[in-house]
Amino acid sequence: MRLGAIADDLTGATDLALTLARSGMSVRQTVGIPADPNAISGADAVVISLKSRTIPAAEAVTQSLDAAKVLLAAGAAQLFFKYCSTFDSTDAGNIGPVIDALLDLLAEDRTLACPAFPTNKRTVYKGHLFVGDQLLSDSPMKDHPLTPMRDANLVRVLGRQTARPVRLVDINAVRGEHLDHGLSDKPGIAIVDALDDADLLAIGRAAANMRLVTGGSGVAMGLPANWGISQRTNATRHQSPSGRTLVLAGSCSGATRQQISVAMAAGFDGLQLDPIEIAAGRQTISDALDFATKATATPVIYASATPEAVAKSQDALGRDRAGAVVEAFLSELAPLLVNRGFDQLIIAGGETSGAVVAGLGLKNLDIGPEIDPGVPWMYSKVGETPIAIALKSGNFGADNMFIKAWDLLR
Ligand SMILES: Nc1ncnc2c1ncn2[C@@H]1O[C@H](COP(=O)(O)OP(=O)(O)OP(=O)(O)O)[C@@H](O)[C@H]1O
Ligand SMILES: O=C(O)[C@@H](O)C(=O)CO
Repeated sequence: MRLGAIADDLTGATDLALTLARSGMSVRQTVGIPADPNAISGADAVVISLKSRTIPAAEAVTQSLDAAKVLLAAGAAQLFFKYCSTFDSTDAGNIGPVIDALLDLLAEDRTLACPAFPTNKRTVYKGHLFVGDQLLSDSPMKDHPLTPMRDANLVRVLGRQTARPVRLVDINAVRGEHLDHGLSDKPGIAIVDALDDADLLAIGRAAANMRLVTGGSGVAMGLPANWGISQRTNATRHQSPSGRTLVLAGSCSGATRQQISVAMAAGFDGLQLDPIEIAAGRQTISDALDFATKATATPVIYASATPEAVAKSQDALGRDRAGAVVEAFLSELAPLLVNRGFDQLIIAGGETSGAVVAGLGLKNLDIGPEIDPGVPWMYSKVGETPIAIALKSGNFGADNMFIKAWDLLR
């Protein structure tokens, strides 16, 4: 193994696995820390997906260290800590505490932090994170329910999460001649500017000798070349499943809601879930199962709703319970649907994906074709049944993603 990666959520892990595969690496993605070390042998890169983005910092540190130890024991030469391209965190963590712990484990005192993902419009300039044309702190991320991002200056944001020095390596240094020196000449954590993929490739090259690299998936783009891997190797051929297609959505992001309405306008069959109805026992698993089985087009089963409707169910049930009710429903429903022949599934939302993947009992995921930036098809098995599954981060994917994705499996 060359690169051992720890991702703080499932869709983020998939995003990273796709980037590494596109850069030529053979990649294994595991759901949680693998119990069997054989599960991670034989690949250039292993991405362990955790669900540690918003859990208490001490737990995120413990899980990340456990994952790192497994990766190091399996021979990882370099570690990568993947977090969100919108730097989702609070002053309590978890990005700073996890970086600190990983550096201590490696007995290192310096690394870099670069969440930029220009293809998806996340850039870092003079240490400030932009989402499209907006500063992070002016973007919808300012109202994120768990990690509201009210400061776009990443030197300050990370500075509040770690006792180590946090400094800026700005765009002039990134585009200058001595970037490797600029990245590593001082201890601490360097926030690194990046505006386009050429910047990310340069940062990746300059980070060849760092034992720990941290960031979004973008900055991983340049790492495979450091091992002489520069072209996509022949990916393992998978026979695409040929059963029925299905979308399950728990993400309430604008992007997901738009993807649902475009799919519905194109004739998909939709069933909207309502957490209040589910909690009251008036909307049941067998309703959803019947609906999907009888659907004449691709069924879309979604809890996705407007901010007003979400507020209503949160008022009635409490924020955590409203989310948990939907997640539990989809987690229970998903394996029943696979049993009924649905073997090509798109899941929308990071938490939702975590719940569905747990319900399906998936342990390993192999990368398949890319649907949109950051969203690949993955191949896995439910018991002995082969499936194709796409785990879509809430804000990722083109408007027509639910329509165009299936052709890639044919
Ligand atoms: N109608 C609803 N009312 C309240 N909560 C809901 C509703 N629909 C979905 N949810 C919950 O909202 C949460 C959405 O989180 P999820 O991570 O799946 O999507 P996201 O935040 O858009 O995606 P990502 O984390 O990839 O950006 C889930 O816990 C889901 O159960
Ligand atoms: O970096 C991103 O934006 C995504 O990979 C992600 O982490 C979504 O949760």
